[in-house]
Amino acid sequence: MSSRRYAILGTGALGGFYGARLQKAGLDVHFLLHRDYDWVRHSGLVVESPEGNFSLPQVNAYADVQAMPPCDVVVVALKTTQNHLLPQLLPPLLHEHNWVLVLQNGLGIEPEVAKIVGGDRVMGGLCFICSNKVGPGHIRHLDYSAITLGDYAPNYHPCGITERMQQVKQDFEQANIPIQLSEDLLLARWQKLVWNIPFNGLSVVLDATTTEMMASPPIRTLATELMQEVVAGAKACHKALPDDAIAKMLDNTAKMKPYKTSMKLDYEAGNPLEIEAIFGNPLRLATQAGASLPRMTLLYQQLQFLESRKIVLSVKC
Ligand SMILES: NC(=O)C1=CN([C@@H]2O[C@H](COP(=O)(O)OP(=O)(O)OC[C@H]3O[C@@H](n4cnc5c(N)ncnc54)[C@H](OP(=O)(O)O)[C@@H]3O)[C@@H](O)[C@H]2O)C=CC1
Ligand SMILES: CC(C)(CO)C(=O)C(=O)O
Repeated sequence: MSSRRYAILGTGALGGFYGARLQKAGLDVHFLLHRDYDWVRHSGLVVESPEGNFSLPQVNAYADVQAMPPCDVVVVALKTTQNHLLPQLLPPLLHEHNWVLVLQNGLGIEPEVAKIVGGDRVMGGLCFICSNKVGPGHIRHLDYSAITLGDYAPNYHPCGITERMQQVKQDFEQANIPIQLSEDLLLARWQKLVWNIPFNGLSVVLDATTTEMMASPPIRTLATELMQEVVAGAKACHKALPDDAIAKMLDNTAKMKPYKTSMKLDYEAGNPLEIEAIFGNPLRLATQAGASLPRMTLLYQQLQFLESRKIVLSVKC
């Protein structure tokens, strides 16, 4: 049984699910909450899941990081649109030997976290999970749960498999969360983008679930062409994705229960979209490296328009 203590920054669809599963497996978990603090402090967390529903009537809930105890692993599970808060949220949680695990989608996040906490204590995880926060302290896990874990070094220099990766893997596997270890975090991030860029983006622009998109031959073709551009972008950044990356992602999507991506849920809720982490950063990196990515660029421009119109409409209302 692991004695490592976890802090969860962002007790939502992802942080709420993984944090609750870690606590259920016996680990010491401490949850930072925002609007749900009072509810979770009194009522704990409820998780619906095809892997088994469960509730945690009592959890270590906090509204302020200053009240949290020293934790061995600090999990960043905010939306990347909230990462401007990290310079305030992370420093109070740091002590000599702890690590920060970034469980967010996108590219270019770990370098920003490393500027706050130091370049030798950051890890990243790509979560292939379909989960939604459906109410205060209420997580609805729909499908999948695996995490691809990598260690971070400055400029995303590949780290290989490190001891702390093995330790975090041990903890999550104690909670029956499948963990794959990656020797190259940047490659793993590009591989997740093969999914996120087409499906998160098109789910908003087309107002469609993954099932609806996969059932449409022209959209399946467009998604495939977008995936091919992501592969080309990764290649321009000297990251060669596996030949079966596209086929695997299409197969996973075809098998996925009807799902609204996290970006579509944010759009429907009027929340800011993770456009820069998932589209802007990869596009800038790849085009600077000489890649031409017209479909990704078009989708990025459409999302920027929808985001700006949402802001304009909210001001008018
Ligand atoms: N959902 C999914 O299935 C997947 C998500 N991801 C990625 O995981 C990351 C997290 O996404 P997800 O879990 O869906 O997002 P959610 O919005 O469900 O969770 C984020 C949580 O952060 C909380 N939060 C916001 N501001 C603060 C604050 N100042 N202090 C403390 N907590 C705060 C929110 O609380 P409140 O609601 O009160 O504002 C919310 O509960 C994203 O990068 C996403 O792309 C990756 C794979 C799948
Ligand atoms: C690929 C998917 C749908 C699940 O991991 C995701 O990353 C998201 O919803 O943001």
